[in-house]
Amino acid sequence: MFARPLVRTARAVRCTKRRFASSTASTVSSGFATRAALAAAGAVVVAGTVYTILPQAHADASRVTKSGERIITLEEMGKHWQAGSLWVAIDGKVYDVSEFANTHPGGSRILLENGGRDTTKLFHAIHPPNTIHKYAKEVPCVGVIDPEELAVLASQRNAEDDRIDAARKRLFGVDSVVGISDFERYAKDLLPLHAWAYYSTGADTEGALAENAAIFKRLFFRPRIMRDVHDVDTSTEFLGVKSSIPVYVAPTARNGLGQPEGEVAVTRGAGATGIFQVLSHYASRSLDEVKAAARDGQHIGWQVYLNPDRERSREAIEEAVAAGAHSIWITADTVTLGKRETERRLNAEANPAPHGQPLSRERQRFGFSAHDARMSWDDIAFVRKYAPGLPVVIKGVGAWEDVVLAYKYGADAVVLSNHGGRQLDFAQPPLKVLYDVNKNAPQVLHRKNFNIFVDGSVRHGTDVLKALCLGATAVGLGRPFIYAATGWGSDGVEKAVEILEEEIAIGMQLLGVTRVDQLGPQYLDTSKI
Ligand code: HEM
Ligand SMILES: Cc1cc2nc3c(=O)[nH]c(=O)nc-3n(C[C@H](O)[C@H](O)[C@H](O)COP(=O)(O)O)c2cc1C
Repeated sequence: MFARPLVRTARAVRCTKRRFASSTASTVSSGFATRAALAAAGAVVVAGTVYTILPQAHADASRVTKSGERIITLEEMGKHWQAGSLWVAIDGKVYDVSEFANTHPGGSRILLENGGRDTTKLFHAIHPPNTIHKYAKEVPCVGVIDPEELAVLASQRNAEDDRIDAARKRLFGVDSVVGISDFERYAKDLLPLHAWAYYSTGADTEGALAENAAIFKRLFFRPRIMRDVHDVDTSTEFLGVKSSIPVYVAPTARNGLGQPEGEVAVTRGAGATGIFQVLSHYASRSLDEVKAAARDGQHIGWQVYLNPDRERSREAIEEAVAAGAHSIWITADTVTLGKRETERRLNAEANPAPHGQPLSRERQRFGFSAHDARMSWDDIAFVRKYAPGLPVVIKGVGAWEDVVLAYKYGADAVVLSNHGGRQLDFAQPPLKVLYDVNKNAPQVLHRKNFNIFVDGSVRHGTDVLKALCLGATAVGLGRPFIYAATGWGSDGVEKAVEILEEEIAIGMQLLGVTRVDQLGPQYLDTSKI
C-alpha cells in the first residue's frame, strides 16, 4: 500500500506501543513515513495526536449505515494519505480528494499533509459553510467514519488544546488592553501554532513586513500650537459610508482559525463602533452570515480573487452582490502565493519529516490554481459587469504608476498595500508609494470620485494621521482585528477601535487640527523617508 519506503519509524513505533497499552492519545510528528507506520500498526494521527484504533471498529470493513453509506474505519481511512489515493474526513463523512487535490484552491500540499485524517476542525475554520455542497461533484463522498470511532475522536484532546485552555484561563478583561500591539502579544498564546504561523508571518526574509512598520518611525510631525482644538471630530466618509474614524477592517482570510465566530465577531465589533469591514474571499464565514450579524445600515465590502475560470468568478461576484456587498475589492497582488518561509518553517519544525525519509519527488506547487495570473486592467470592467453600480476598489497597488492606471481605468479607489508583507518580499511599503504619488501624480489625490486607502503595520493613531497627512482617505488594519477577536471576540474589536479613536483624537489635538480633512503634508517632515 505504501509507495514510499519507511526508513525511520522508531518514533512512531514507540508512540503506538504506549498508546495501545492505555488507549489514550499522544502527540507525535505527522511526517509521511511516520503516518504510514502508524496506519500499518492500526493507529491514526489527528491534529498531531496518535489515537487508538478500537479493535472492534476494524473487524468488519463492509458495514453500511441504514441509508446505505459505507462505514469506513479510521484504520482504512489512515491508509489513504498520499497523492493518487487521498481521503479526508469532514463532519464524519469521508471524501476522496485524489483528483481534487490538483485543483484545490488552497493547493495540494495542505491536502497531502492532512490526507488520511479527520480534518473537520481545520476545514471549518477555513471554509465557509456551503463549500462541500458547491464542490460536491469534485469531491465524491466514499462513506462515513465509524460512529463509535468518531465519538472517541471527538472526546480526545491534545497538548495544544491544553496549552490554549490554560492561556484562556489566564486572560484578563479586555479593558486592561492598552495598545493595539498588545492584542498580538496575547493572541500568540491563544492560537494553535498553525494559525499563529499563518497570521503573523510574511514572505521570504520578512523584509517588506519589517519595513511596513519601520517607515512610520521615519516620519515626524510638524505640530502647530495656539489653536482652538477643544472639539475634535475623528469621523470621516468614504465610498458613501460614514465611519467613526478613518480606519476600516482590511480583508483577512480564515479568521475562524483563532475563534469559532470568525469574521462574524469582527462584524459585530465593527458595527458597534461604526467602522467599515471588508470581508475576504477566503473568509471562514460567508457574506450571508456576516450580513446577518451586521446592524441596520452597516456596510460590508467584499474582496475577490479572480479565478482563471471566469464562470467561478462571475458566480462568486453575483453571490456577493445578492448577499448585499457594498463594494467589490479586487486583490491584484496575489496572482500567485508569496513564499511564506517563516510560516512553513514553524509548521515544518512542529511536524518534521523523519530524518532519513527519502526526498519527496512529488513536487507540489504551493501556488493557487484558483488565482488568475492573467488578470489585467480590463478586469475592472469584468467585475463591474456583474456588480453593476457597486464601487470597485483595486487592492495591492505597489507603485505610483499603477495608481494612475487604476484611476484611468475607472476604479473608485485603490489600496496601497503589499498584503501585509506576505506577497512580494521587499515590495516597498505602502506609505512610500503614497509619498511617491504626492511627488509624481498629485492630481489623483483628494478626488471625490477616487479614494486612496493604505494598509500595512498601522498600529497607532499617529500612524493613521501620517497616512492621512500624505493624502490617504482611510487606512486598513488586518492582523490587529484578528488578534483582538481571538482574545475577546467582538469586545476585543470594539476595544481596538476605541484605542485607535482615543489615539487619533489625542494626535489631532496635539497636531493642531480638529477635523481629518484639515490634515495635509504641511504637518509632516518627510525628509527621512
Ligand atoms: C474536501 C473538500 C474541500 C473543498 C471542496 C475545498 C474547497 C476550497 C475552496 C473553494 C477554497 C478557496 C477558498 C474559498 O473559495 O472559500 C479552499 C481553500 C483552502 N482550503 Fe480547501 N477544500 C476542501 C478541503 C480542505 C481541507 C481538508 C483542508 C485542510 C485540511 C483545506 C485547506 C484549505 C486551505 C488552507 C485553503 C486556502 C485558504 C487561504 O489561503 O486563505 N481544504 N478550499
Ligand atoms: C492572515 C492574513 C490573511 C490575509 N488574507 C487576505 C485576503 O484574503 N485577501 C486580501 O486581499 N488580503 C489579505 N490579507 C492582507 C490584508 O488585507 C492587509 O493587506 C494586511 O493585513 C495589512 O497589514 P497588517 O496586517 O499589518 O495590518 C491578509 C493578511 C493577513 C495577515
